[in-house]
Amino acid sequence: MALFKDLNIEEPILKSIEKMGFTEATPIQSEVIPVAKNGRDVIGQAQTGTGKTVAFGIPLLESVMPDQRHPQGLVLAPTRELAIQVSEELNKLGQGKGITSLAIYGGQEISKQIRGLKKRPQIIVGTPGRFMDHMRRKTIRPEYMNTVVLDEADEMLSMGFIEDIETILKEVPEDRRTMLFSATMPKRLKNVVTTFMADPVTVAIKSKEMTVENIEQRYVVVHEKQKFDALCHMLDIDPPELAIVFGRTKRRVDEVAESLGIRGFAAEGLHGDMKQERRDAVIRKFKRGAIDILVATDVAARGLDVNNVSHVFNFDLPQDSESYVHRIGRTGRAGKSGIAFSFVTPKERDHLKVIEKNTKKKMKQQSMPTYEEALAGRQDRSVNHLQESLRKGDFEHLMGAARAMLAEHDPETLVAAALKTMTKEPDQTPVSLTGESPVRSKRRNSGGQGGQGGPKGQKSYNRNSSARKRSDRDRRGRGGGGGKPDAKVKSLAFKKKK
Ligand SMILES: Nc1ncnc2c1ncn2[C@@H]1O[C@H](COP(=O)(O)OP(=O)(O)OP(=O)(O)O)[C@@H](O)[C@H]1O
Ligand SMILES: [Mg+2]
Repeated sequence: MALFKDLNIEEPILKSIEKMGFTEATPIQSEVIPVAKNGRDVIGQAQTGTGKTVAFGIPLLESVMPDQRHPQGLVLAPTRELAIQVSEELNKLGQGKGITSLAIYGGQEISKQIRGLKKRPQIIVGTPGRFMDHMRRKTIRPEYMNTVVLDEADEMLSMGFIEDIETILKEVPEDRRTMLFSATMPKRLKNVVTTFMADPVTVAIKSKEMTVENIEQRYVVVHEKQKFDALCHMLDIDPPELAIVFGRTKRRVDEVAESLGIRGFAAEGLHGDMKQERRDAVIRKFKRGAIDILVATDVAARGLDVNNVSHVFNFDLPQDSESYVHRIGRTGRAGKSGIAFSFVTPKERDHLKVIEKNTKKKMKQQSMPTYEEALAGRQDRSVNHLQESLRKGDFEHLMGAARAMLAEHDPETLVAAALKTMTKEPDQTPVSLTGESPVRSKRRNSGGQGGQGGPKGQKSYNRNSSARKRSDRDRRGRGGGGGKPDAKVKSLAFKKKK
């Protein structure tokens, strides 16, 4: 267990780390930081929630000269929310050294970003589409950038982003340092990676399973039409502190969020068709606990770090195993524990097996929750509320009424009646959700870490991930693009350093 103070980190950065309340480095941090000292390219892989942001953030900040007020470092991230979050974390880390970072992402007024750039941040964290926009307008000049980080690297190198990444990297000086980080790094991407990194060092924190140990993983076999009632019952039986419910499509997310609202849960949706201001507002509300359920597409699957997410629900199973790993990784972060439930329709059992095989982790089956269990869950909460009220006191003004009631009824009956009054029965208001068709495994080995590396694997990987995600990305409506996915991967023309 390494302490940050023993890792030979520049003093001002160390001060910021202490201010953030960190003393011990996580394994990926204690391994990457010394390796990165010599300026080599790095591929960093470690499970979700284990501090990869700080692991690349420290070397990145060490390579920035605070008195030179042009952008020297670039972090690219797949979603707007993640760009904002990473930029915030880098601002905290860089405070002691006088380094600022700016998030640049689609959906926010470009004039606002130009104003931000006038303050001369040394680090830019961006989504690829908007970053390219700024490059074209020459509002960001990449010529002094010495470090580029691809956060969620495997996602960034997949079909939806690869062309943009290629375009951006061509503009950044060749003698830059490139760092790639993700919790998943499918072997089949290794070929792609080596085309634009120079002799990278791989730091992979070994673990038996792809998923984090302190996330309990369960699945429930349900028919499509039972999913929503199952979800509501589960929320009653074991109320989450904060929960994320993943749905497959934007329509699905809208419908589930709205239906949860109808049943009295504080839920809101998040997906790529929403206006950016709305997306920002929903995330802010979720982070401060004003809503306790976030219903989202895979736009929230990667990188998002929200404290106290105790439950993740896969309302619809994800298409690939990587997505599963990242989705459930929104809980169980920084050593905390969490629980992930996946809904599996009878036709999807095989797909579940593929996910289990790739993640090397068996999920525990749980029976379909019932109305009675949900009611019992609500009653339990009433008991807790009553006990809480007893602890708090301050009910002297009610003692007279209590005595009068006790004179007429026995205490047991009275408490039971009070609990009944306090317990709202599970809401059964009918809601209507459009059915989703079952997910099927399209490829033979749906992409485990040790998956097949050959061209076939690559081809199918790209096809699947692009079809699923393209619509939810920070892309600027460049239409289908045409061309076969594998052809695109092969046509990469990244320049190798040396
Ligand atoms: N050394 C540390 N000690 C305690 N907490 C830490 C430390 N480093 C990072 N954290 C906290 O752990 C949480 C997870 O970190 P981070 O978001 O960087 O994880 P990650 O590895 O990037 O996960 P993901 O794969 O989901 O993106 C954050 O809240 C972060 O502030
Ligand atoms: Mg991360």
